[in-house]
Amino acid sequence: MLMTRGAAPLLRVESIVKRFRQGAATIDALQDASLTVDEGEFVAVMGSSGCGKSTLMHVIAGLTRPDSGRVLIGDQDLFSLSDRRLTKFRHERIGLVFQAFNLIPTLTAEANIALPLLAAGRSNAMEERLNDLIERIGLTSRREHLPDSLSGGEQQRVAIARAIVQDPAIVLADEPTGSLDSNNGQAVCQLLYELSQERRRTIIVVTHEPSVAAWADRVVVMKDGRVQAEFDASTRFEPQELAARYQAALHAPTSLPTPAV
Ligand SMILES: Nc1ncnc2c1ncn2[C@@H]1O[C@H](COP(=O)(O)OP(=O)(O)OP(=O)(O)O)[C@@H](O)[C@H]1O
Repeated sequence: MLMTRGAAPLLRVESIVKRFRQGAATIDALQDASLTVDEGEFVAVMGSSGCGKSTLMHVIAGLTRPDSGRVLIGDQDLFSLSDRRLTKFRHERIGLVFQAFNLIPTLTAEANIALPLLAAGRSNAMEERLNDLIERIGLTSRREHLPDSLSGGEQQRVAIARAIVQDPAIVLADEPTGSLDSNNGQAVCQLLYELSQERRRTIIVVTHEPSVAAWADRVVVMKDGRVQAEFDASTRFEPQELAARYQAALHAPTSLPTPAV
């Protein structure tokens, strides 16, 4: 059952279909996937391997064009934009964080974070924001270090800071804690959580880990390329309780319509 919430939706994913061709075979990665996320909401997307979570994130980010369906961020229909305008929109409004930190090895932590600001020019306000961010992620004493000399957790915090330095409306994080130990993973979750709480940014995190999903307001469960179920998690479940609810949602019969073949 899809939930309706009070706040205005920031993101609307409407009936997305995405097929990939592999030789003679066709893979239905997304089959009528729909999702609505409010401004300031923190959503965790869970589901078995291959159910379409990453493909959905790529579509929401405007990196993969769907075969059909729409993605609206605010009033903007992403795929009605030309490639050039879509890239510009993504840079301005969407922050992306992946499991691989994708930092530039020859640039310091600070320079990596500041990269998205280069196109816009580094104004005084931006300098201030940069300093504030570096302090918030606890890397003030490490700002001049190259990525190689930072721990995995520190590198991921740099990657998150880079994703949010332009203050995007929505942050998409695909397994952001996948390569981190649990302390560093929890620190990354805390950072994303504060962003949703204090700055009303919309956060969508793909994760297999109940201890990560436990930070979310709502858990969305995907199966076979669709949103199978979702449940409210704003009461802050313990990871074990969340895992049990996830399993129950995954195996419950879906109330969503079967897509046309
Ligand atoms: N570029 C591609 N070309 C062909 N098939 C693809 C491509 N990208 C994804 N797929 C297939 O689409 C399906 C969904 O993949 P996706 O990566 O979205 O799943 P996932 O839920 O993120 O999986 P995991 O949890 O293992 O990362 C899978 O069967 C995958 O093999």
